[in-house]
Amino acid sequence: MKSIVVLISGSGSNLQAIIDACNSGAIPGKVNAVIANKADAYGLVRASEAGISTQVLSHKAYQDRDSYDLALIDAIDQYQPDLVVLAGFMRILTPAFVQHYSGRLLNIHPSLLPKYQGLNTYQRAIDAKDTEHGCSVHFVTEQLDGGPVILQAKVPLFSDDDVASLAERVHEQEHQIYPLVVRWFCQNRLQQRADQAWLDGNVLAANGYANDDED
Ligand SMILES: Nc1nc2c(c(=O)[nH]1)N[C@@H](CN(C=O)c1ccc(C(=O)N[C@@H](CCC(=O)O)C(=O)O)cc1)CN2
Ligand SMILES: NCC(=O)N[C@@H]1O[C@H](COP(=O)([O-])[O-])[C@@H](O)[C@H]1O
Repeated sequence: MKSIVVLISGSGSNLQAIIDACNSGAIPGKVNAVIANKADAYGLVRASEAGISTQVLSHKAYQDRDSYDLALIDAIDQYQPDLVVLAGFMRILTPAFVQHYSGRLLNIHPSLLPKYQGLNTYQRAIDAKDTEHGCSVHFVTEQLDGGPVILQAKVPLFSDDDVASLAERVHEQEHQIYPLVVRWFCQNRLQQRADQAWLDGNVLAANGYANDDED
């Protein structure tokens, strides 16, 4: 049973999807802690209701990014994680943090990377009059949103979309692919499945993701 720590800053709908997948047995792992940098993150409520330990570590209480990240490492390592999951965690992490969790630090980003790294991806895609958008699960590296992509999901972008309608469509796919990638990691199949997903075209159908064959 792998130990998972999830970092959040907001609603926690991806956290909820991962909790649910752990509770159903789809993920052979357990979320042992949820840590937020914002006290009002609703994901803390989700975690508490699921009986999961929570902690708020505000970046505002630290003079600089380095000292915050060292405190964050101390908080996380109490739980001896096999995997650290960023689920809407809105802080840029230092090289020291990224190196400490190298190979076991994931993020989900609301675009088809490498398009639209950074923030405000929905509005940028709408402004560009793109016809498709999506989300990407990737390893976290020092390069912001530049880490190796593991799995993506694509959705159509309609001319009458606004940020809310596009975000809703992308979130549906996020809640599919993030638990799937976490499952692969916990099954020690991440590289094999990621390679296969890439061979299968990596970017998945707009109406869902390829079936994850049982072992
Ligand atoms: N070193 C890395 N850190 C983080 C990565 C990464 O790939 N490498 N991914 C991000 C997640 N992310 C987009 O997916 C992202 C999060 C936050 C920001 C950002 O500009 N944050 C500002 C504060 C913004 C705010 O508080 O609302 C900041 O940290 O100053 C950009 C992209 C997680 N970290
Ligand atoms: N750049 C990072 C970023 O924008 N991440 C995005 O934050 C949202 C968190 O939602 P949630 O709190 O409901 O899981 C998700 O849509 C995720 O892609």
